[in-house]
Amino acid sequence: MSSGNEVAGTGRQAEEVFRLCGSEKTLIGQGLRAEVARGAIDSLAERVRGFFSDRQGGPRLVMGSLPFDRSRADYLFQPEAVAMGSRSEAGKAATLPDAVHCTIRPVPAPSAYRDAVAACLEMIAASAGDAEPLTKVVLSRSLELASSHAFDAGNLIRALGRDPSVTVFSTLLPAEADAPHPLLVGATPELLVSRKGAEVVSYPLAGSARRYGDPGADRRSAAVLEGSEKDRREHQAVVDAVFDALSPYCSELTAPDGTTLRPTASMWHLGTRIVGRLKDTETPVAELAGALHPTPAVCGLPRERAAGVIGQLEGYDRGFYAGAVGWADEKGDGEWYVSIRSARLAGRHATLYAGAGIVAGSDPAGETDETSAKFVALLSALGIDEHGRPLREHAA
Ligand SMILES: C=C(O[C@@H]1C=C(C(=O)O)C=C[C@H]1O)C(=O)O
Repeated sequence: MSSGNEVAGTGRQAEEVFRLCGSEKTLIGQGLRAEVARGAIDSLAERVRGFFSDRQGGPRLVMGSLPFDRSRADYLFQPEAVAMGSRSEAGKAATLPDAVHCTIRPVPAPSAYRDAVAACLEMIAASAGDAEPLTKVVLSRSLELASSHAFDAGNLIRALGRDPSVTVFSTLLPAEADAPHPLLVGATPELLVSRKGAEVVSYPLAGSARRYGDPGADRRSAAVLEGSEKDRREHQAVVDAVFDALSPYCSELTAPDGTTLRPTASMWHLGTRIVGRLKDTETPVAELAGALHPTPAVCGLPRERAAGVIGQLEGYDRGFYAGAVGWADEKGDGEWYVSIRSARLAGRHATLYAGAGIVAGSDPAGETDETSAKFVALLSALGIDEHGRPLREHAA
């Protein structure tokens, strides 16, 4: 099997092909040097290892994204060059694009999403007596944007970077037919897994509430989330799944701070930072990502059954949304973030995605509102509301 393709004559030598901008550092990939042989997640670690053993030149790391569906092909590449930037630059230069002429089509319509949540709740209830009942399904919906101008990824990245609590990312997606490569751009609060030497970290989130400009309303929203039995249950299912997936690889695995509130600029979340030490430091980050993805934070429980319900009820293809975006180096270190709060940009078209975890006790209208709240980060960085109208602060 070939370990990948040399990318010749694409004119992408100096172009930014990847950016991952966390609180401490920004990793930038410039130019597309070679693509890693594409395949499903089960062979990811082997393909990454093969890539480095077959090729000598270029930076000793690959970057890119994994799709939501474990059986579909990922897209990883080696850049021509790697640069490190700083977060403050990103925030300072923020300018908002002119997105005044933008139409938005919700897919599915919010009413159809509510119906899907109701259907999902019936499936959860009906499975209660099964040997492995369906306990959680994350259902998402999308917004299809058509703008009068091509979407400017650089502007969007800078605007998203104003929220210091998220990791802003941008990565090239595989090219389709004769069209240029689309991009996946987003601002995720959720770490799937990182590995640095023997230390492994995962920071799952589940359980969400909208934030408000009014401090009293904002505090009340957080307090309701912290006190919600439904959200605690939804969160614990994800934490248990992360422990189950990582424990075979780790000699120690703990959640030192327990479950805490994790705010972004627009959302409150319940989060649990999980830290482990590898038994065998030869275990690469790609293998850990393969063991974890997709966690019940973006899929559900049991995993296969929930993925089947998602395919049946969502009615569209998630592609690289709710997958992972990140990098892996030759030593096996790397960082992979859950690719939520994201948009696929292709010229004048963008598709935004947001999902919510459905468990017994979920309310269809409440979950629909939660997805609307999750669109706010991307929409406000684009300067528009959910109907495509310019936000008041940016309107002429
Ligand atoms: C699926 C998304 O978010 C996930 C779902 C959450 C929830 O259901 O509470 C919280 C954080 C994320 O793990 C999304 O933002 O699209």
